[in-house]
Amino acid sequence: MTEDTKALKIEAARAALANVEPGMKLGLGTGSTSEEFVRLLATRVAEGLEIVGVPTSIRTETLCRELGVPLTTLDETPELDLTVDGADEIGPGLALVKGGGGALLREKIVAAASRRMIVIADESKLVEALGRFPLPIEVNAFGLRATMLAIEAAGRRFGLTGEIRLRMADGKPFVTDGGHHIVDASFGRIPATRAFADELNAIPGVVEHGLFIGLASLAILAGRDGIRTIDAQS
Ligand SMILES: O=C(CO)[C@H](O)[C@H](O)COP(=O)(O)O
Repeated sequence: MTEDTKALKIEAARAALANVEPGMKLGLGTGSTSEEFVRLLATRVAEGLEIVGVPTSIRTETLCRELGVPLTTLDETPELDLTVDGADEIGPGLALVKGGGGALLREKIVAAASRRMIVIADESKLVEALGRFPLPIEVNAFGLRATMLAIEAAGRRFGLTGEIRLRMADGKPFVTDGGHHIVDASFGRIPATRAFADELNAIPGVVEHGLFIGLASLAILAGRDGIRTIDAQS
């Protein structure tokens, strides 16, 4: 990541912080942009802001603990005011691709439990159609090959082809916080996003996928010309 991109992520995170009010219950995303948000939030907490956060990954939880951000769990606090999270792609209607950082399952559960989700990113994440970024799909380890074939067949029914690859880390299949694996599907442009999301959900070995539809209410994008916001309703 260049210094410029990092600076843009910090600007987007700073703009999102303006939406945080005292007493809020927050969902805290995962990834480098979310990390900047957590760092800025921690500074406000140190100054006396009272909030409580639900982290979407062990990585975010660890950072929050290091920085003194008060945490709760979704079991203790099942309804959240606001989730702030990054994305790999932001498409029309604020449909997102997420999961590049491997936290998509918890991210989706937390976003769905929140009244609002603000997605923060540098402007390079904005796309005309989702699919340039390989779609992360979280799968159960049991029957992995069969699930991969079923994903491939689902893609074909939608005219989507391309490599479907098991994500690796240190020479071994990547394991999510939930103990599953991730398959990255390089389908390219995904036109019927909602219908394809439903198709993936119907595959038994698919735990969750990285298409986030109807969850984000606002995008805060930082670019060279400043901050741009996109409302899901617009
Ligand atoms: O979905 C995610 C993690 O599962 C991240 O939000 C996404 O990968 C964006 O990350 P970054 O802010 O580092 O670009």
